[in-house]
Amino acid sequence: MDSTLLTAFFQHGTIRDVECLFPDISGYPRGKLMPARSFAQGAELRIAQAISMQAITGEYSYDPIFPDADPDLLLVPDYSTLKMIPWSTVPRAFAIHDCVLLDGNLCPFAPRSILKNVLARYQALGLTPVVAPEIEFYLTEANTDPSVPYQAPISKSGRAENGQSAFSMNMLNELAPFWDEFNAAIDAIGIKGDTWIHEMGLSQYEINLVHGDPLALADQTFMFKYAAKEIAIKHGLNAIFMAKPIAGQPGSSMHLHQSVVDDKGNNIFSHADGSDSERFHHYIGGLQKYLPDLMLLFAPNINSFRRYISGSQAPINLSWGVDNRTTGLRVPLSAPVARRLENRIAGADANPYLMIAASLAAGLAGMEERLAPSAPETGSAYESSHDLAQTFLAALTQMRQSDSARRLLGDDFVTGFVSVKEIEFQSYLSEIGAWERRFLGPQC
Ligand SMILES: NC(=O)CC[C@H](N)C(=O)O
Repeated sequence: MDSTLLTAFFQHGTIRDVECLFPDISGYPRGKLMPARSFAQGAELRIAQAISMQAITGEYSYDPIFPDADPDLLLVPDYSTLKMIPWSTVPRAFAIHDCVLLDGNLCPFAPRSILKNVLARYQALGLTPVVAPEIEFYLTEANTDPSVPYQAPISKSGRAENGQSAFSMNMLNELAPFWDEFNAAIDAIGIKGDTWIHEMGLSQYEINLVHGDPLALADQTFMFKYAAKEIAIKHGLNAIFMAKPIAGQPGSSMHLHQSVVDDKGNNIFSHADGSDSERFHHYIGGLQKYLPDLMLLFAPNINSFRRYISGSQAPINLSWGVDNRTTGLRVPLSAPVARRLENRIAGADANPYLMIAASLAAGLAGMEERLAPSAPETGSAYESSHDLAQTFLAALTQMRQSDSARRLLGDDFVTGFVSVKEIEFQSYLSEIGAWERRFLGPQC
């Protein structure tokens, strides 16, 4: 954005300040609040440590990514993301920033850098990936006591939500004041929602985003989660993107539809007659080969692994099939121009930048190495293998030892990411939970 446009933006209304945001390693928004006049003048913005902050509190742990000197990073705005914040009660804007080292290179640990690096590899080959995430989440009653399970909201109508409300319009309408504000907000900040539905769980919802550029879609998903959490609080609700927030209810996923077009805009996954291209099958072969080493980017929390239950619509393996929702990798029925793969592995808790980068990097490696996929699954894939990592620790160990993960996403990044995850795991082990008190306490 040139300075005239920037000045024009800040002449609109009386903008007091700007949230200078970047996604941390978990995909949570961090940043600094800057006076609008400084932002408009392009003032330099520095920050320390925050990329690798763990999503935990407790004892101070020294920064695992920059252990030596805790150096400064620059936050450099991507002006194309600059918008007003609709949910703010004061006139406030936001912009998403890149994290840049003082030597001018993109920070190798920052999620936005990781995705940009993968996209540059496609670009060098004259290829452009196209993605569309589907985001599931729960709305619950506000809950301040972590020992109490989440409850579905009590709506003003008195209609209790019970049983299976998948696709129910009545239940979708139930929390209309939240949806009205939320939908207006996401329209205003350029998040392009396609369809909304009520999902299977009690007060579980799903939105499909309109397909497009992977960085733009990662930015939209990042802001979608931020907006949902902020606006839910205003309505006395919690928006929860955990992969399995409520025992006995379905988990929440972040399926990713993906295709690749060449420099003429043709979808390279399909021949003109509608048959699959060889490259499409190599792409699937790449996901099957490399996703196990990258599993932690699709399932980044201990909780994520509770979602992968046989028969639950969540996958348990990396089989693929046409129009088969029991597989981890589904090929939706489509016209040739829309031939795509739906990667169903990620939970809603995944960092969208890292999950999209990992999926695209694995597919590209498959095309480059001409990898062959398994035979497509025609029946229930729950009857075949159970080869996704079943625990956080298994996925962590596999990623830590993986040369492929380091080759696809960067050595420094993988070392930093697993270090953060190790700290989170130690924090988890340090807490004694309700299960232990319930089952071990009485007799043990
Ligand atoms: N729409 C669906 O296919 C449901 C997905 C399911 N909620 C999951 O966690 O994977």
